[in-house]
Amino acid sequence: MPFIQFTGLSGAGKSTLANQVKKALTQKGHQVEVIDGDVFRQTLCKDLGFSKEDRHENIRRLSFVASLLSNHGIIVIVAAINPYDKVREEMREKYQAKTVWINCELETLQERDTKGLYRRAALPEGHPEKLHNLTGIGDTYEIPPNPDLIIHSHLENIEESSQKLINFILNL
Ligand SMILES: Nc1ncnc2c1ncn2[C@@H]1O[C@H](COP(=O)(O)OS(=O)(=O)O)[C@@H](OP(=O)(O)O)[C@H]1O
Ligand SMILES: Nc1ncnc2c1ncn2[C@@H]1O[C@H](COP(=O)(O)OP(=O)(O)O)[C@@H](O)[C@H]1O
Repeated sequence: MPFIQFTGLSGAGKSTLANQVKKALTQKGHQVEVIDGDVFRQTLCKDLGFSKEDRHENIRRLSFVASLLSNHGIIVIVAAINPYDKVREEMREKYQAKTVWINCELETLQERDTKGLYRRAALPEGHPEKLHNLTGIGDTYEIPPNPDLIIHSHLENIEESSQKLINFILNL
């Protein structure tokens, strides 16, 4: 069954779209599981931070779980930032994961700022709430050079983006 790895910055729409797709495909009789980076960081990956090594380890763990589910007939979406191309490629080779880039321009992300992370990243040096290593601002995000699908969430509404994803998944 398909194993889809999303990649994209915080606020790009990974969780929203993964859950929308899950809802729609479940209604059509498919079994779907969403493995959300933000959620797993509170449980299985609680010990991990945001260094390059920890982000790598995070994706390895999420993908291992995803591969088990996928082998048992479940469509799996790993919805994490997944910022490094080498790691995404590793998952493609190991588990045949398809890569979907949830792209969103930075200006829109800063306007959405649903979790307040972009505001915190923009605070002056020395501020106690300053976030230094936010992906795409103070930390690396490697644009996927050859994704299997690109969603431009700043140009589409949720319905349009979800429909593209559903068509993509059902044609895999
Ligand atoms: N420094 C920094 N950089 C990026 N993200 C941060 C950071 N600190 C906390 N958060 C929150 O952690 C969520 C990202 O976790 P992921 O597991 O998806 O990240 S990664 O794939 O291991 O890079 C991310 O969730 P999403 O907003 O859903 O992407 C953030 O809420
Ligand atoms: N086309 C779109 N696809 C996904 N989310 C969108 C889209 N347009 C606007 N949004 C909004 O962007 C935000 C994305 O947040 P979220 O799904 O939590 O992102 P992420 O999981 O990537 O951090 C939501 O508030 C959602 O309503």
